[in-house]
Amino acid sequence: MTIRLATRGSRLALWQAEHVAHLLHQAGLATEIVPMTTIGDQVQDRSLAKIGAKGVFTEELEDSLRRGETHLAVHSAKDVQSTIPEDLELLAFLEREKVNDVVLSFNEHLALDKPGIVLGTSSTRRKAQLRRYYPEATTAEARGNLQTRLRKLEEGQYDGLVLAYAGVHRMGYEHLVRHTLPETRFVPATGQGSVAVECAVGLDAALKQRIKAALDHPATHACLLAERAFLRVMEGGCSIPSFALATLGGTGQLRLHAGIIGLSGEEYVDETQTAPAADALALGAAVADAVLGRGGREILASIREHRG
Ligand SMILES: NCc1[nH]cc(CCC(=O)O)c1CC(=O)O
Repeated sequence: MTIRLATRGSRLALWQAEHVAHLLHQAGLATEIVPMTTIGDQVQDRSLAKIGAKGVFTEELEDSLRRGETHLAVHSAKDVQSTIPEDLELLAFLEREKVNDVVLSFNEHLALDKPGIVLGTSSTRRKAQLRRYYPEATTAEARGNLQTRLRKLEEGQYDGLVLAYAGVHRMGYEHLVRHTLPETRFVPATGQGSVAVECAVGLDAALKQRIKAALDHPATHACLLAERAFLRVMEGGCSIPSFALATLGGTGQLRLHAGIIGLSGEEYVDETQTAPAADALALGAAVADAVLGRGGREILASIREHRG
């Protein structure tokens, strides 16, 4: 049997699908990659916050799983909505790579604190974090796939471009990285740097087991469970400037640092808690409750109001 892999058609998405295919081949499974277009790929002139819908990068892939046309959907873990439909499940999370956001530029000496600097990003989280930590910088919209954004950088539409290191690395653009933003301040989005593999609940149980054994990285999985549990309580999607980063220590303790930042970068609530990895879901929920209770609820309300 051939495992059919649903993926978006962008170069980054195809890289991720090919990586999954490679791991499955090593486990003796045959694959076929099935690229498709999502709403998120079609609408490039508006920011994701404005499209608003959940699952803009995942829905078409999920529909193909439901119809049985494909067996697995491969996503950037960051793009997967916090609640998965009941007939589908997240089977595996691939080993996460460096989680940081980075700044790319053709200027080797780009200084982030230089007044008037223009940085490309369409992420509400990155915009707010930049306002907080680099108030002299302004931001400009940067939608589209990584190649499109890089072209805009090359054309001089921005001095620097803020991206997830993971995508930059996968596409081979590391030579343009001028700054690695510290993950303590520029805490990444839930799931950043990992690849999520989704299937229908009804997929053959023995096959599921084989696929999971070939693909899943248990430490990453535990971290992502905690981060995603946080996001579920925050009712976010990628349109809300929340952030969450879990790490797993050698003792099996999960540490979750997560929070929310107001659009102006001024209001900011974060929380760090630890718990055994087996309690990942409770940890995510507890951190979210703490954040909401200490002012996060008001920040969320003002973001929603601002959006209208
Ligand atoms: N929302 C777009 C998106 N989804 C996943 C990645 C990069 C890869 C990753 O974070 O795993 C990106 C681009 C970016 O944020 O720079």
